[in-house]
Parts: sequence; C-alpha cells; structure tokens
Amino acid sequence: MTAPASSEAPIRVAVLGPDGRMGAQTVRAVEAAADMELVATVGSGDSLSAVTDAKATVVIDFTRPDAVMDNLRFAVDAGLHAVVGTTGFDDERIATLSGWLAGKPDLGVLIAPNFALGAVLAMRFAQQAARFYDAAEVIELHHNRKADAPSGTAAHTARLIALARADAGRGPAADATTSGIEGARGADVDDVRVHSVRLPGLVAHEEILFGAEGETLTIRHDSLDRVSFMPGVLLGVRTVGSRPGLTVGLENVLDL
Ligand SMILES: NC(=O)C1=CN([C@@H]2O[C@H](COP(=O)(O)OP(=O)(O)OC[C@H]3O[C@@H](n4cnc5c(N)ncnc54)[C@H](OP(=O)(O)O)[C@@H]3O)[C@@H](O)[C@H]2O)C=CC1
Ligand SMILES: O=C(O)C1=N[C@H](C(=O)O)C[C@H](O)C1
Repeated sequence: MTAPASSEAPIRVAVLGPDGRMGAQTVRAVEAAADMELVATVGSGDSLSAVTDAKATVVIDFTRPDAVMDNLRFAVDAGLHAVVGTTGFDDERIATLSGWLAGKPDLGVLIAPNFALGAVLAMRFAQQAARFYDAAEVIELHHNRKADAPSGTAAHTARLIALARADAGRGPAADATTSGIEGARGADVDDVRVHSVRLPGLVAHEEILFGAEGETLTIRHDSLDRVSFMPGVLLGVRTVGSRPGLTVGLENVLDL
C-alpha cells in the first residue's frame, strides 16, 4: 500500500472532520504522503465551500453519522470523489447515495467500515468460515468515546456472515434462550448476535466466534493505534478516482 513512484501532480485532498480522533490522524497521513496535497480542512460549523474553493478532487470524511450524508450530497454535486470512514450506512443510505451517483458516471465513492488491513482480513475470514459453522456471534470492543453501537465494522461483519449462511442454505442459528434480561443476547443484525463493549483504554477490536458440535473458532483483530487505519485510507484516496460508482468495503479495493 505504498505510493507508486510518479511524476504526476499530487492528488488534491480535503479532510472533513480534521479535529476529531480520526480526522487529525488523517491530516498527518495526507501531509506525509508524497503523492498528495492537503488543500482544505472542514471542521464542524465550517463551510464546505472551502473544499471547492481549494480545488480539491478527493474528500475524506471522518465526521459523524448525522453529518456524513450532507457532506456526500455536497461532494457528489460538486463532482468530488469521496473516501468515507464515517459509520452509519444502512441499506437506505446506500440506496440514496447510489441514486445520487447514477447521474455522475465518472465519480467514485468508497465507503469503508474499517480501513485497517487486519480488520478487513478478519471480515473476509469470517465470511469464509460462516458456511461451515452452526452458529456465529460478534463481539466488538471500543473506546468509551465512540458515539455509535454496534460498530460499523461489526454490523458489516454480521451482514457478511448472514449472506454466507444464506448462500449455504443455513437459517438463523438455533438458540434455546427463552427468558432473561432484555439485551443480554446483544443486538440482532440480520439474525447474527452482535455484542458491544465500551471501555477507556481500548481503541478498536473485534472478535468473531463460531461454534459447532465439539469445537469453536475465534477470529480476532485489534487496532492498537489509529495509525493502523492510515494505509487503507491512503489507498482509498489513490484508487477512488479510478473506481467509478459506489464501493462498499476496502476488501473490494484490495481484491481479497
Ligand atoms: N472506517 C474506519 O476505519 C474508521 C471509522 N471511524 C468512524 O469515523 C467517525 C469519526 O470517528 P472519530 O474520529 O473517532 O470521532 P470524533 O468525534 O473524534 O471526530 C468527529 C469530528 O467530526 C467533526 N464534525 C461533526 N460534524 C461535522 C461536519 N458536518 N463537518 C465537519 N466536521 C464535523 C466533529 O466536530 P465536533 O466535535 O465539534 O462535533 C469532530 O471533530 C465515526 O463514525 C467512527 O466510527 C473511526 C475509526 C476508523
Ligand atoms: O469509532 C471508532 O473508533 C471506530 N469506528 C469504526 C466502526 O464503527 O467500525 C471502525 C473502527 O472499529 C473504529
């Protein structure tokens, strides 16, 4: 995921959410990339016109689920490619965004629930394992300043597992629970149980557990530092312009 040697002009990048945990890390990564130029940053309350004034060609969004759709509407209308790490993308949002992009055949948008290589691999491994096991559950563990639960990664993982189970002709996993405390079995994402842990000291972690008669399989990934997301973000910036339309998941860019 290193930059190709090139005499081309640097990619003109704008970062939305530069004062946040991910935005600040991203600003540093873009500034350090020889093939990119950071031409604008837009924080909460700033005008998005700074992006077009600075002639950015790619925007990176690490804002909030309640802000990202307005930012994308602006980017698509302005003809800017977008690399999106912000969470909150359900089927309805994906459909809305696809509709906007339908009139812009040259424009690329990449939405990646997780930019860390190991997290992407863990999701792919989970998808491969899912058809072989009677049951699967996901535990995601994050820092306690995270606004949303479950994590976008866990939701994406659960959906991939559900699709693989359906392809293999497997229905929902059997579960004998009939009583107890509400919430004890986690959230239901496409019939896959997802459990969210929030603790200071954590960054971003996920365990995917599979069970069958007499055995379990656990796949675990840990982001110990937000630098783990940066190679994936930069890869997204380098490739989004040559992938017209909507791409959901870095696994498609990595061709996993
Ligand atoms: N895909 C991936 O690999 C990863 C995704 N994420 C996701 O990225 C998002 C951001 O996470 P994180 O950095 O931890 O969150 P933070 O809360 O630290 O940062 C979000 C930043 O966005 C700002 N902001 C809010 N609205 C706007 C707006 N309309 N325009 C510009 N800036 C705005 C906030 O400002 P203010 O505080 O003033 O509102 C804040 O500075 C989350 O959805 C998170 O789940 C996180 C890590 C990795
Ligand atoms: O908020 C975070 O920190 C993270 N958010 C993303 C998610 O919700 O999956 C990616 C990663 O887990 C870190």
